[in-house]
Amino acid sequence: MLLHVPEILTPDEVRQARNVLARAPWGSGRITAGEQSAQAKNNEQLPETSQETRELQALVLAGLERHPVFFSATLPKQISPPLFNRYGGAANHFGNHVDSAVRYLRNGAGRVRTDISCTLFLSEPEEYDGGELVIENPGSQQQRVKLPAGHMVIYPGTSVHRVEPVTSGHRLASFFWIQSMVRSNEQRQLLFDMDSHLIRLRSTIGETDSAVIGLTGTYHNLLRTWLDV
Ligand SMILES: O=C(O)CCC(=O)C(=O)O
Ligand SMILES: [Fe+2]
Repeated sequence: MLLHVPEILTPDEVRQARNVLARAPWGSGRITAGEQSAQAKNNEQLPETSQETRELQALVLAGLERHPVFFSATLPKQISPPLFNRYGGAANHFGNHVDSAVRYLRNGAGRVRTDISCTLFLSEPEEYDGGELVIENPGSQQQRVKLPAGHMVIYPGTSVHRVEPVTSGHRLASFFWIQSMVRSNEQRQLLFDMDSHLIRLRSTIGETDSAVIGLTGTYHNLLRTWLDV
């Protein structure tokens, strides 16, 4: 499932993040790449442990937590600490790759299986040329994604993807991975569709309609069957 999740951050929060990023200590993006993706990766990144990274992580995680669609779409079990990247100038692209299956958290703090990959855009599309996130889907058309600042795209961790060269300006983003309580993309998609339809039914037919109550029960019973908590 590729999904555009709008307005994770408010315009004010985006401004706040941009102020922090403007004074942050950027370094090579290769530090967190696996062997294959290090060959393909040519961008900049904030060190995982800098004060600025921590400040921005709290902002992003709070945005995810309060978002009405994020939980239903991802059913998160674990979220890897958000990281921050920049493309532009000499470090301006990330060639085709698949993200590593596991992210090891710092200081032996555990592991995250990368079921879902996320990019939260922090630059407006008109601030740079190029820089589309291109996601290849076996058997169907590739998708080219470039979203307003504060908006996020989520896509299966299994996808081959790349970031096209940024030919003018700079592209800032946050990126991270989610281990979902529902490992299968297909099952997670079905659950998200069902929950989205149910939300619409509740607002049209009402919370107390017996079929709405019954279907809500079916949704939770399906969750109980497929969930790994
Ligand atoms: O910058 C992006 O949108 C994606 C970054 C990426 O693919 C990665 O860090 O693995
Ligand atoms: Fe990636």
